[in-house]
Amino acid sequence: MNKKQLRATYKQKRENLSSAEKNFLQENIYQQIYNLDISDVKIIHIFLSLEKFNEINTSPIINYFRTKNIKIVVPKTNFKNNSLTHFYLEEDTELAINHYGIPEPKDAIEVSENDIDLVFVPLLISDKQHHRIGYGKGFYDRFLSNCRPNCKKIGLNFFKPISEIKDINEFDIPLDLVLYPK
Ligand SMILES: Nc1nc2c(c(=O)[nH]1)N(C=O)[C@@H](CNc1ccc(C(=O)N[C@@H](CCC(=O)O)C(=O)O)cc1)CN2
Ligand SMILES: Nc1ncnc2c1ncn2[C@@H]1O[C@H](COP(=O)(O)OP(=O)(O)OP(=O)(O)O)[C@@H](O)[C@H]1O
Repeated sequence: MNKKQLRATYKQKRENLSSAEKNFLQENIYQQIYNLDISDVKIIHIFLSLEKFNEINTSPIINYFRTKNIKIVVPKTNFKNNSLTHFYLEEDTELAINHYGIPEPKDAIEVSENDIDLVFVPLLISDKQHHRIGYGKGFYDRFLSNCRPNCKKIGLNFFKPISEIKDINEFDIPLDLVLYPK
């Protein structure tokens, strides 16, 4: 299958998960996150879940990093040029759901990509070389290309990586690690 077919297949597979299945799978992923070595991590970047696409609920992950006194950064989308800007998410930061259904911070302090130590990356499917397929607008390919080389990029997915995504392009940045239920 090419990227487009894989994207459609795994988008559907995810939407078909029951809430019981999803809870079971995401709990396993949370446990793996709680076991990560985060000794060098001061600032993490994470997405706020898009409910209509049945994404993993990232709230428990955010709460976990808060208990570790690690700062949380979340993206804001610009669909005109498919780019992201990044903002601190404090406990009292107000959120607004944008046109695409993504919660975004309203008034918050902007953060440079350079300051981020670890990025949790949303994806639909990855391969064994840690290439990923997202919704197909290149938001994360652009963003990750601006992060520091030593910034850790960790994908989160409900499904096991496939052997190879054949039609990767020059912009696809491989992740350091992909967490999926084991
Ligand atoms: N929670 C979360 N936030 C994220 C991402 C993500 O994957 N998950 N993104 C990761 O990149 C970016 C947003 N990417 C998105 C891309 C497409 C659509 C969307 O609604 N697509 C419609 C078609 C829209 C159109 O083309 O007009 C669809 O697929 O039905 C939503 C978000 C940034 N923020
Ligand atoms: N750094 C970049 N500069 C310019 N164009 C880019 C860049 N990264 C990706 N693109 C373009 O964005 C489009 C989407 O890329 P791709 O098919 O890899 O999406 P994806 O990884 O599934 O999406 P996403 O990152 O939004 O989850 C492609 O047309 C690609 O050429």
